[in-house]
Amino acid sequence: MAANLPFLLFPAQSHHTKLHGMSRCPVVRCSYSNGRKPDSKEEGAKSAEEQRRAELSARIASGEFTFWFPLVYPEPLFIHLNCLWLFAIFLGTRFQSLLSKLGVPSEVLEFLSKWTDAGEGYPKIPEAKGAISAIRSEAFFIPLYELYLTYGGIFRLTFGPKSFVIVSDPSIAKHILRDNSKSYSKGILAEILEFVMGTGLIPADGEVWRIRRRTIVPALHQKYVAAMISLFGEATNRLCRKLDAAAYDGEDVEMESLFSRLTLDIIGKALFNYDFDSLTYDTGIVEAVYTVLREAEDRSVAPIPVWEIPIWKDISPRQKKVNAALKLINGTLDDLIAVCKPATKKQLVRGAFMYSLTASDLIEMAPHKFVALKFLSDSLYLLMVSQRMVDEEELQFHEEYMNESDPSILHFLLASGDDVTSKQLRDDLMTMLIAGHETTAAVLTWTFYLLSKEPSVMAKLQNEVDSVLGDRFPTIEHMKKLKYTTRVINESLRLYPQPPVLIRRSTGDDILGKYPIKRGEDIFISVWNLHRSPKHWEDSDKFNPERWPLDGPNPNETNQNFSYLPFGGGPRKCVGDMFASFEAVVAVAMLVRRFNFQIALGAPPVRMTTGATIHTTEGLKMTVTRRPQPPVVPNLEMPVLKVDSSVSISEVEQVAQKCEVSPAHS
Ligand code: HEM
Repeated sequence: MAANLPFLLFPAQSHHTKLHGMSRCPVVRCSYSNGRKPDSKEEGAKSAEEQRRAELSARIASGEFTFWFPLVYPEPLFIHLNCLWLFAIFLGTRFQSLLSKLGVPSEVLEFLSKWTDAGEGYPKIPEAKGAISAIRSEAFFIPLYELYLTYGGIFRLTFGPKSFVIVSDPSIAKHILRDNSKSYSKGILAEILEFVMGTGLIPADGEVWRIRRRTIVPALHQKYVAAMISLFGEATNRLCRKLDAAAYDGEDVEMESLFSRLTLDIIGKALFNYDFDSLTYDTGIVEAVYTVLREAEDRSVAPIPVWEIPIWKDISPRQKKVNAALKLINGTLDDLIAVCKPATKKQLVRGAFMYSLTASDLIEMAPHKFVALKFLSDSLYLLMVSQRMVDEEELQFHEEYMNESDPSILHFLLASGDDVTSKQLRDDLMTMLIAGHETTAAVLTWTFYLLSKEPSVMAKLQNEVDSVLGDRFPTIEHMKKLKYTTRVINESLRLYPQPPVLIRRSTGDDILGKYPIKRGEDIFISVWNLHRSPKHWEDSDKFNPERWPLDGPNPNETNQNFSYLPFGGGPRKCVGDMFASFEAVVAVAMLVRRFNFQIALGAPPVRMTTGATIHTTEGLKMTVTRRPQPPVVPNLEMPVLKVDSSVSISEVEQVAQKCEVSPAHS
């Protein structure tokens, strides 16, 4: 998700100044048990959090959420919708059949039937009707957690005429994501993302999704990801140099934005061999990418889709900026696609020749009927031979492909000879650019936040990295050995899942647990709730990488039976899971090997806010200090490394220092 963006559709505080009916709203946060005494600023924030949390719990207990407070719609619309809703319930199905005879569109009838006859004879999904303001003022998934503790693994959240089914139960999540995935689409998510991703893999549904998924998955095959590890190392090394300078100057650094730049540089090279170099420069294209990303996030929480008003997009300065940014990125992607196309022509021609030799072609060529039988057997033989040649060719193709100077996904997609329009290709690249960028940046941000709170985990992590990696660039072999580092990432993904909710819409009637649902239901699977549920996890709020045994399997949705979904599950599971995991392991290992990290003195408290992923409200300001050079530990077990890991980082540094004016090292 993925990746996926957790587009939320709950208006953020800034979007609403005037509310109907309710004056104050509770803000709820989760507490963290980290075994360390927080500084006073943080303590203050924490006790305020606890107070707010208690407030919401008290409001839930008082039954406030069992009343209906339609607060977000402008008065006339709100009255209109209220009336419609009550009317429909009152008159029930007879009213609907009357409406049907009067020619009311089926969409309207379906909407009404959802409210009137859903699940006759079945239990009804527990319902938390409430004020949107209760979940509007902060990262929305946090109050959803409180509601989950009250209402259970499935409940309906109703705001006026709008309702969402919130799922926090692993078996229902498994049903929606895997067992009956065909009955669910991306719904709202696809609508919001259309402007930027078109029919890219995340918003796409149906046939387009099926075809593109089949093409894109092989592009991220193991060999490709292994080759990417040196790219992750090089990019992280650039970040290390930046941090070196800051450490030398005694300047604090804002790590969230640095991680965002690191992952943008990596995904640009990995996807289309383009160097954004955003760690060094703020170029127009980098700014354009951020403009589009922020717009996607803002649209996801906007109460009214103003961007759909025809004239608005031409006169609003903000929309004009977004359109200009989109134009710049699309133009750049089109150019990259055009440049890459001729390079793969040779492979395309070869592929076309091999595949053109089909049985029906050969039979059609049979000159006389009496030779047809013989011709057919010869043809089949030929076909078998040609198929073998195609297989060999494919093998060889992979070898050649990996030796190319451009091992990007774009190159692969073009070289694989898939018949795809440039527009679809652009949508796919844009989708992966966004999916593979902010998610990994957020994982790194929260991992370093968690590490700063748990010095014992940091010490253990640094020990492992010193002994496994020493002064070398990571390779695929190191990935298998950096086990504790991987567990740190696994645990960070549990506490801060990116995205915190997965969005679906039912495309047919279904039964979730014991509750029937109708077609057209908007469903939020709360990964946050699943990952923090006290039912499934001991000390569920505690950052404890030890909960994952080092000799156990890498935790995933299958071996954790859908109570752990860092990369989703089922057919729409993240295609970049291995890529992202290795990227995070490389970055964490290289950074903690070189530096110690602490929350900067006087830094604002680290709070969460919702965007495409979980962001901090005011950044992650840290003080970075250089560690004494760790010893180079020869690891005799280590096989000869394929990627040039014999070159130590300090050797590369020396070359780099000769080539550029770099900061002095302590
Ligand atoms: C740590 C980083 C990442 C996390 C946590 C993550 C998480 C996810 C999740 C949870 C989904 C499932 C969304 C859903 O079911 O609605 C997803 C889908 C997806 N992710 Fe990732 N992702 C990450 C990195 C990446 C990277 C690096 C790429 C590309 C190189 C990528 C490409 C995609 C795509 C294309 C999908 C859509 C798959 C489909 O619908 O068939 N992700 N991701």
